[in-house]
Amino acid sequence: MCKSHLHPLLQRLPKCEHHLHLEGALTPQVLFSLAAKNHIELPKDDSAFASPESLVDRYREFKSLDDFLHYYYIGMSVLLDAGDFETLAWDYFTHAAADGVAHCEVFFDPQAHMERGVSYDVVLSGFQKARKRAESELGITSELIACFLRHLPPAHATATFEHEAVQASFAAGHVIGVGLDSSEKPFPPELFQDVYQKAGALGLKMTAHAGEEGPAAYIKTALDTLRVQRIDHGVRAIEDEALLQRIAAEKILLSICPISNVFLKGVASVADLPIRQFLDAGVRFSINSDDPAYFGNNFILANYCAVQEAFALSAAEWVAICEGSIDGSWCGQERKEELRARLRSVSEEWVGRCGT
Ligand SMILES: Nc1ncnc2[nH]cnc12
Ligand SMILES: [Zn+2]
Repeated sequence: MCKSHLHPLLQRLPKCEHHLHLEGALTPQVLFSLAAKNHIELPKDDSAFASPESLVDRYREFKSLDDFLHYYYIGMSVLLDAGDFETLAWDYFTHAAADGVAHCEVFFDPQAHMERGVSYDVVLSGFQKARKRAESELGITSELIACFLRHLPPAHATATFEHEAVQASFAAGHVIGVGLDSSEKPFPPELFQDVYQKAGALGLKMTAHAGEEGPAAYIKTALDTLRVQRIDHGVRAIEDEALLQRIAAEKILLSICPISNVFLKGVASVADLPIRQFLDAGVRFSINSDDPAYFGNNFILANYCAVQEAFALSAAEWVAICEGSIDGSWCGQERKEELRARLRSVSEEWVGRCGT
């Protein structure tokens, strides 16, 4: 909870979350309980794995994206059966509901599971159960985006994309798009041109992490070479004025993750993010939690609050941010209209009560 007088408004805004890795919602508590259930031995040579509490402490000291990813991939090794994936996703959805998420488009990493012998259908069936339950019990609509791991060879991404079960999930509309994540710096987006060209031909939605640790040039090549419609993070667009103008003009949504950027040492504090410059330049962005279980259990509302503490935005600016995140969502027009109506009603009630 933030100290701002806008906190009740931030809580009530109908939020769209566009940057959330389901595997990043695995809390140390759930990690340890699934490890015990599935008889998975956690690393003995790292004292961080002594207890959930020591793991929480270690997560507070990430030095970089790669340092975090080391723990992220060990963490997901405890996920084995469909029930595990359902538990994980349901845990996220309940936090999201408490924070006022109305619609989310969430990532998962098929290669990281298939590589260790967990079938794509097992992963998907768990997530699908949780998504259906989230819609009926919590009123949260959601979409799935399958990410490719950029630290693995591009041909591996293409082979995964062409896997029968993966293709079937696209055809059925169970997975609506593709993304690109994992270690950024030595792996520029253009390495993955082949798989993105195939995804584009199928009419899938396309996004990619770019400009998190990597340079602004990666954002440009993600747009030009991969032809993505959205950029995940993208905060380093601030280093290239022409690119910033283009992102604004083409209404490219940046899915920014303020607390993640601080935990992974992209910036020293949220106040160092270019939020004010993005607003002034008319850049469309949404505010997201990325891997909340690894970043202090800070879900989306904590990210909204952190931005408010750092930038003291006005109520009108928050409504505009939420409008932009609805417009940049990949749900149908009907759902967008519902979300816009909810936003109007929250905003009118706020203005009626508080004046600004
Ligand atoms: N913030 C992040 N950047 C790149 N890959 C990720 N995988 C999970 N979280 C990620
Ligand atoms: Zn991410």
